Amino acid sequence: MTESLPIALTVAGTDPTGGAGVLADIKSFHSREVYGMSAVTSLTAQNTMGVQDVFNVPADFLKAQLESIFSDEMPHAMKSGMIATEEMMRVLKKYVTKYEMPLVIDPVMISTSGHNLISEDAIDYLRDELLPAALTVTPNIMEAEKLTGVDIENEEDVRKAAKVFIEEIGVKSVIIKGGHLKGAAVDYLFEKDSETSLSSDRVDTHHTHGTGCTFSAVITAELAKGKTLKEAFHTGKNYITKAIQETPEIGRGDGPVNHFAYKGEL
Ligand SMILES: Nc1ncnc2c1ncn2[C@@H]1O[C@H](COP(=O)(O)OP(=O)(O)O)[C@@H](O)[C@H]1O
Ligand SMILES: Cc1ncc(COP(=O)(O)O)c(N)n1
Repeated sequence: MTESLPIALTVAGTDPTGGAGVLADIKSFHSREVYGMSAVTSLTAQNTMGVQDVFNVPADFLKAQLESIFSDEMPHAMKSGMIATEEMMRVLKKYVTKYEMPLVIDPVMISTSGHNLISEDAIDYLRDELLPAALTVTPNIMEAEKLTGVDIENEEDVRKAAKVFIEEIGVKSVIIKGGHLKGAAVDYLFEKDSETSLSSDRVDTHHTHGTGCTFSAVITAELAKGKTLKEAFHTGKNYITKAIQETPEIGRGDGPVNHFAYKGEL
């Protein structure tokens, strides 16, 4: 008999070159020794140079995939990434409110290459209906600005945005990623009564395709193991820092990170 594995589910879009979305999530789960499952929201035709095309899966078919999963085996944690339409978000909401498990929402809006990955009218639904269902939400600076209406240039602004997330939007916690601010790469975890920030030297690279996906997937994997959010945040930060420091130089554009680089305790 083998011991049962923790299971993590990602609900996200695909990137055929494997740097972002579902493939990045599954690689991240796997490298943390967590069994990965996925329900695909959109098929994208993209590579390290940009997004060439997007095909959104019909909402009913997202439902069919989630039904296949939840009628068979319960994941221990789940994350969502690219969810392009309100119809798909409505489907997801039914499952995340029916089944209780840690949910990490990465509110993906625009790819590193600048392509819009969410329809404008889905953003309101995301903010008002989905975010409050999450254990944590992991916006980058631009996504935090869009969701809170706060312009963010420094740490004080990050705090203002976090206050809006927690007091007005009603999220349980938020991790605001500072990858796009100046200076060191600092990420902030705000829970109701505590604030934790983790800093790393900024790596001078443009190979950051899929960093947000990978970071939130590692956090989800750790939550699936029963780790606390603070522990998961620490592992996510250490993992992504190593993964960016040792990028594999794949592709002709802004390349992916290295899912083998981090060797920390499992
Ligand atoms: N150049 C960099 N050097 C070190 N860490 C980085 C760098 N760019 C991003 N990060 C880290 O990668 C993670 C993803 O951050 P960010 O780039 O802000 O999000 P997104 O990929 O969603 O745009 C965060 O932990 C951030 O601190
Ligand atoms: C399917 C999919 N999901 C998410 C992202 C965002 O990732 P990044 O902002 O790191 O390019 C992406 N490019 N593609």
